[in-house]
Amino acid sequence: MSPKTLYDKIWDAHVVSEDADGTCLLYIDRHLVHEVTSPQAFEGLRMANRTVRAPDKTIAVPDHNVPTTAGREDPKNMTEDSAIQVAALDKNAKDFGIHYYPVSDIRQGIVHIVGPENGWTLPGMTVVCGDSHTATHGAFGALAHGIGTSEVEHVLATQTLIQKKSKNMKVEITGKLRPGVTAKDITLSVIGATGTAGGTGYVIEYCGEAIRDLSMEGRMTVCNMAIEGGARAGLIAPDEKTFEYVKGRAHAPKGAQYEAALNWWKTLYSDDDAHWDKVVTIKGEEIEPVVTWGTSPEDVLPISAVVPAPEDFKGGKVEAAKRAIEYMGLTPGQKLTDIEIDTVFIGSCTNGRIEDLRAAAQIVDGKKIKVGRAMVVPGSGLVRAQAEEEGLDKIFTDAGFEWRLAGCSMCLAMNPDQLSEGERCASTSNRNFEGRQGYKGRTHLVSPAMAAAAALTGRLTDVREMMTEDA
Ligand SMILES: CC(C)[C@H](C(=O)O)[C@@H](O)C(=O)O
Ligand code: SF4
Repeated sequence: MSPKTLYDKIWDAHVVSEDADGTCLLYIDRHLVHEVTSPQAFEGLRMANRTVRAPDKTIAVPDHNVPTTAGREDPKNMTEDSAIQVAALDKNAKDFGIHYYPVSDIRQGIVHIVGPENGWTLPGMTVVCGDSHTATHGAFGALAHGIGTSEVEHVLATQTLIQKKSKNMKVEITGKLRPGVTAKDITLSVIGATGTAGGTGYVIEYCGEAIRDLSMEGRMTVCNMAIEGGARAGLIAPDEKTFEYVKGRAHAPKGAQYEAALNWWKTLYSDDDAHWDKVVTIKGEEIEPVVTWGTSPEDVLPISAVVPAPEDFKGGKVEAAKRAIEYMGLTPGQKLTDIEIDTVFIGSCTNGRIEDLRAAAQIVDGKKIKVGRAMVVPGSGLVRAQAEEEGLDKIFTDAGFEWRLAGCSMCLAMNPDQLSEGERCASTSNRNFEGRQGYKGRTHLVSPAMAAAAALTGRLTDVREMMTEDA
């Protein structure tokens, strides 16, 4: 047998049929659904008098539109558009008999946090969702990617997807990370090195010692942003940490079924002499805590750097940098640590998991915020409950943070949590596009620890300074 990558193995295990031109029909193991990209798909099923082919493999949860404050069950606390989308999901979930976590359910949260947490996401699976950050689930060694609304309808109706295979790309992070450097810094640094189009046409497998050393939470953070680097999906080979994380979760296999699954999961790695179409290697020791200065996730620099000048770039990027610097209200040459912050947002499917909240709480503990507003939005009701059990909510509220209910929140301006014009935010989310967090809002992407540090000083801050202070 010829050697295969992890991607090749999962792909081959799911091909139902293949056309002469390489177009394949892939079997889909899990279909995750949220309120934004599913209404028309369900409507399509109704019009064609179809049912959902595999309701047991279809899991829905509202996340993008829901407010994160008390009383959110009341549609009057949402815009009309949001209320319509959430009500449609309520009805569709009921009518079509799929798994559903409404806002009143403690398991509700951001779809990419809910899937793994409840054991829906397992190694070797194909996982799709009408959402670009579906790549998150790749952290389990699952082939997971976003699909469009017409594909959502196709998967609902048939439990299959029409796909052409991507190329194989390996991103290796060698060695150990330095203190204060996190999964978020890895994933942003990779995009900084490859650009937002560097992964176009590829499925990325992240590997190397620094990736192995990450927790499952950290691995999800890395894979979450594969899409921002242009890749179709991001993957990490499953190992003992993965199996341990999955074991005992509500919908994970149990007993003899778990053992049987485990035997297969253990075969899910790239063979030594597998073929890679592209390889990128980054030294883990050289990664620094980073921050974005511009309006694309590739506009990333170590926190010790200064705002670049447009002339530092080449080609089309010169104009783009000029515009980004203007939009962000910055001056070339200004130290990144001199940029004053109005708001801090800790949350999203990139960094809204328990470990992220712990990392932020550790920095915040016993101190007070210096920014106008700061909020922590747990990625799910279960993350929130766990954090409360550990007393993290108290650390945050004592410091002046707001402690919210689960949802996408300020990651994108689709719900009441938004930046106002010119407001500058240190955010643990994954996109810093113009207007992403609110009209004319300004976003600096950072890790949870860096976000916490910025909240305490009122400016972008090198978290390592605070760590030495504490030591
Ligand atoms: C609303 C949804 C379709 C969108 C996505 O696909 O990613 C959102 O989750 C985002 O992060 O921009
Ligand atoms: S948290 Fe942000 S990135 Fe994640 S699904 Fe929601 S809007 Fe998209």
